[in-house]
Amino acid sequence: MKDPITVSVTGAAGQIGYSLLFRIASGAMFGPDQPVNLRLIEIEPGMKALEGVVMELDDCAFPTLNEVVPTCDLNEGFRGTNWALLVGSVPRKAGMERKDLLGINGKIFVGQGKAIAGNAASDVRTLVVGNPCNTNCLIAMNAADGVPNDRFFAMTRLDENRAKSQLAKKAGVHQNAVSNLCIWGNHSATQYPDFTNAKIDGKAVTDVISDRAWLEGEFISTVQQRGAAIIQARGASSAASAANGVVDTVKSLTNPTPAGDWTSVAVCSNGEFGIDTGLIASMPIRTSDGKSWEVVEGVEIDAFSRDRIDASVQELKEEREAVQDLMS
Ligand SMILES: NC(=O)c1ccc[n+]([C@@H]2O[C@H](COP(=O)([O-])OP(=O)(O)OC[C@H]3O[C@@H](n4cnc5c(N)ncnc54)[C@H](O)[C@@H]3O)[C@@H](O)[C@H]2O)c1
Repeated sequence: MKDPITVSVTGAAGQIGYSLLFRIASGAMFGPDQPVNLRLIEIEPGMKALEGVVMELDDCAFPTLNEVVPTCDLNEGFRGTNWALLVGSVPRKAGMERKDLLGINGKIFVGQGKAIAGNAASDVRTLVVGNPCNTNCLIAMNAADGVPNDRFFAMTRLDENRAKSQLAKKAGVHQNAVSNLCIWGNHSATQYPDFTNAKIDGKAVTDVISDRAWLEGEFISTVQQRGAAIIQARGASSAASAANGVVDTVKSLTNPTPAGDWTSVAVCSNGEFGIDTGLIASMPIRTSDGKSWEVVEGVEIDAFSRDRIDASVQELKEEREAVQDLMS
């Protein structure tokens, strides 16, 4: 067994937390030889439910679970953390404007960014899941003085997995056959699942799926609207698949990317692909050592893709504008 690493999870008593914690604790995220300390962060009203979740973690007797600390104190919650998984956020309620939601959640992420900067391990990496995740990530990054921007990520992996699964179904192949699927932009209904660069068994998707109208229409809208479709069917938002997206994102950032492939995650733009510097936008990413990462160069963007990427980036710019007062 290696030395334990510390993972902090906010919103730990929520739906995603209920699926995610057991996968982290069981070794699914960091491997069977990597013990983990869990620091579980909730707001006061969530602490009783969290107590029950901690009991269940105890009752699993996981070989890779070293220690569990439930808390509503941010400094305690992020102490020594190597991975901060920011899942908790306030859901949009009836009558609430997007701008109100951005403001309410933004304040939460200022506090969490500061607490990460003040308490986390020097190698901390932060993945924001709580929505609106790109802009929440932007706010946390800005508040986390001294933590490099390249340690902040927002999750679009669930969208990538959804897109791969749709393409595989249409082509009649297993989802393992689909690679090079990039989600561009915002984790919202403007996101662009890029079929123009994706491959099936190493061949261009557009060579395998000849139904261009489906690719440009139903495919994109199904991926963009999948979250809403799940809420309608299940009466609750996607949770197990979102937790799986978190596991996949962290695994992809901590293990070398397979040759020729990439993964989707929203990162701080340095102006790549004409995306405004400083925005947290989803792009194709690779890592060769599971620590540092780079944006994949030379991915071709045709006119169809350009329009869609620009529309999603425009939304990110508007979100940034709406939270300007929260950024130092
Ligand atoms: N990026 C993605 O792909 C993706 C996918 C699915 C869901 N989400 C988002 O993930 C978030 C969590 O979803 P869920 O279904 O688990 O929601 P949930 O409402 O079941 O749980 C959220 C939990 O967060 C807690 N919380 C609220 N504010 C907090 C704070 N300041 N500090 C710590 N904890 C806090 C709540 O008490 C609650 O237990 C939502 O914002 C949802 O929209 C993102």
